[in-house]
Amino acid sequence: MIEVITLGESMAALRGHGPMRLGGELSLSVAGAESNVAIGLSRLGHRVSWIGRVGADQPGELISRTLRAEGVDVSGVAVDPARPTGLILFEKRVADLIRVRYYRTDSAGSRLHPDDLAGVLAGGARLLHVTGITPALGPGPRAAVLAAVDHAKAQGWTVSLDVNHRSMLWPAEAAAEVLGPLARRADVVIASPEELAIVEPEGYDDLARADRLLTAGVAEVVVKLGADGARVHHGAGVEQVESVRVPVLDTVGAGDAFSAGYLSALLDGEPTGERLRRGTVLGAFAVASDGDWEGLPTREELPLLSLEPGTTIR
Ligand SMILES: Nc1ncnc2c1ncn2[C@@H]1O[C@H](COP(=O)(O)OP(=O)(O)O)[C@@H](O)[C@H]1O
Ligand SMILES: O=C(O)C(=O)C[C@H](O)[C@H](O)COP(=O)(O)O
Repeated sequence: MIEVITLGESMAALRGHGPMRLGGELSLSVAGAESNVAIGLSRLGHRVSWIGRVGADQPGELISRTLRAEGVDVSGVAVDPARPTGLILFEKRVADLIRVRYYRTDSAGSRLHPDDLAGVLAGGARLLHVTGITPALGPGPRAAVLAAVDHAKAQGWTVSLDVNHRSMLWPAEAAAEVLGPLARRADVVIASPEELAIVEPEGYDDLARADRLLTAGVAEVVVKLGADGARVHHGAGVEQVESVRVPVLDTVGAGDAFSAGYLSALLDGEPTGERLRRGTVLGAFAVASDGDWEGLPTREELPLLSLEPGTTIR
């Protein structure tokens, strides 16, 4: 039985090293916030379904094949013959500074429609995970997210929202109008401090903003703090954990990895402190390896980062 349903757009991902205008080699993979989370959860043994549209092209095949290979249910993936699969370029300008460009306007993924959800939603789940990227893609994806949340709430599933504001897709004011009300319907809201101010502009600091969301009915407000770790605000107070010290190779994907770790521990019935810890462990795996999701751990690999740096296992 599926535990987690998520929906969004995944793209063919091209990664280069150094300034892209100089040419050189690119590596081809897959990226998309929700499919990154789906892969992270699947590697930890959870049954996850990803819903989205891909084009009738080789990048679309790559997305379906990659997710299937990672054990993610793709029965809700639709092939749209009229539109291409979107593309994302990652330019590693210097070691820890990455520039992202999207080529996703009018892509197949941006044509997601509420009707695409019916089959997978009917199968049931425990948790629906959505992000603030999908509503920015167009009216169809926005309606799909709202319909999925309506369904999840009616069924009593847990709803998590990663605010994931992408300023290249929409300005903060436009995002706030849609994501503010959406956040108030979620059980778990995951955000950076800047994103928290988008969904709750009224408070004067993180604590005040989180309190307003808790009063509105959110159970857990999780604030990601990059290399400083993460914090959760809930009815019983505030907890914070440090990040796991690792050499930084590629910071993109840390937030999605964190979400996967946090939600995995939530699904396991672990308390909030352990949810934070598993989130930071996955975030550390993500920053210490190339790619959005390639370096994420299996459940057996979770303790690996507590070994001495430089350890060889033989
Ligand atoms: N340099 C780092 N070293 C170790 N862990 C990190 C580092 N950067 C991020 N993380 C982990 O990943 C989590 C998410 O990263 P963050 O940068 O806050 O999210 P986002 O990628 O969405 O901006 C952090 O809470 C932290 O646990
Ligand atoms: O789908 C999009 O629009 C994306 O931007 C895909 C990104 O590669 C991931 O969402 C990584 O994001 P972080 O985990 O916050 O670093």
